[in-house]
Amino acid sequence: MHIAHDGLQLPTIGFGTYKLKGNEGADSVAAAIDRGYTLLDSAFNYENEATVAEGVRRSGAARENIIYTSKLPGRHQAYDDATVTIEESLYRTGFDYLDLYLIHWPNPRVGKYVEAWQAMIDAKERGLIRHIGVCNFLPEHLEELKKETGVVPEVNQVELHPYLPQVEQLAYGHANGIITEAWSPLRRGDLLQDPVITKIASAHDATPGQVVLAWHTARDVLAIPKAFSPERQAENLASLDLTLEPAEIEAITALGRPDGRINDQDPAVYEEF
Ligand SMILES: NC(=O)C1=CN([C@@H]2O[C@H](COP(=O)(O)OP(=O)(O)OC[C@H]3O[C@@H](n4cnc5c(N)ncnc54)[C@H](OP(=O)(O)O)[C@@H]3O)[C@@H](O)[C@H]2O)C=CC1
Ligand SMILES: O=C(O)C(=O)[C@@H](O)[C@H](O)C(=O)CO
Repeated sequence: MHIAHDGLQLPTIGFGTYKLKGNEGADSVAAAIDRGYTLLDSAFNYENEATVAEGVRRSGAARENIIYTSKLPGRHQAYDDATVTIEESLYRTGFDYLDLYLIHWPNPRVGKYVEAWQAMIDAKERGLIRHIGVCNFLPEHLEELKKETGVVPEVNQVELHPYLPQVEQLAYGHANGIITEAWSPLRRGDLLQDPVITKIASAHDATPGQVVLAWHTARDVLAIPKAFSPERQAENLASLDLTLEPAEIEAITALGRPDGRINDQDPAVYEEF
């Protein structure tokens, strides 16, 4: 479990949904919920907010047991536009409220993330969204939100995996009560052959994916792995049964490299609309 500065409690691990769409996507989301996932990560830009909500309905899970997340795209950060976009996200799901809404990227050169944040604070007041946070915000962007609005995000979702361990960013989150979520926690599968990881997996009779997810959990990071099949969904969830030794955690963290980002998306300069 992860706890934010205001007492928000989120589960240890969540479920990513990027690229899960349509009938198959809804079945995959429903299967994930049946396996035990409760936190679902969607986005306006994934064009699957309705699919993920359909997956919730197909699962038969009680709405109050689900933490449904979506995100505000860069092109809709102006205050009025952000307000309408939050309403649109909500209507796409057919729910009465969304549990968590995040600014998707800061796009600092555009300079509108503070007004987007104010729109989210106000939408929260109206009960449309229950909790608010950001993605890809560097400490300087988070400081700006605090200075301008006095409201600190509950969550910051950033690229984080063994090739990009984000040591300083994670320390900032811990110091400020901001839950750090890891996007692409498995680096989209392309580090699972790394010999450091496969050796640790053999030692524990676990899979490489489980080792990487256990590393996230040990560092108090909320990973949101995406997996289409129920088998992989269960495999990833079972990482919760795996405890790594401190030396193993250190060895995985030491895999970090300056060019570790998947697509060189440095939030200081990268812009996504
Ligand atoms: N805020 C942001 O800017 C961003 C947010 N995100 C969020 O983060 C989520 C997770 O990141 P994502 O980019 O999907 O990448 P992940 O690191 O979660 O990797 C997903 C890939 O790994 C495969 N996979 C899953 N589990 C295993 C396993 N145990 N062994 C081997 N392969 C496995 C999946 O295949 P298969 O599905 O076929 O099983 C898929 O191809 C996204 O779905 C999205 O919700 C992602 C990018 C940016
Ligand atoms: O998946 C997301 O949330 C994104 O922000 C993507 O655009 C991600 O940055 C990506 O897949 C880029 O190739």
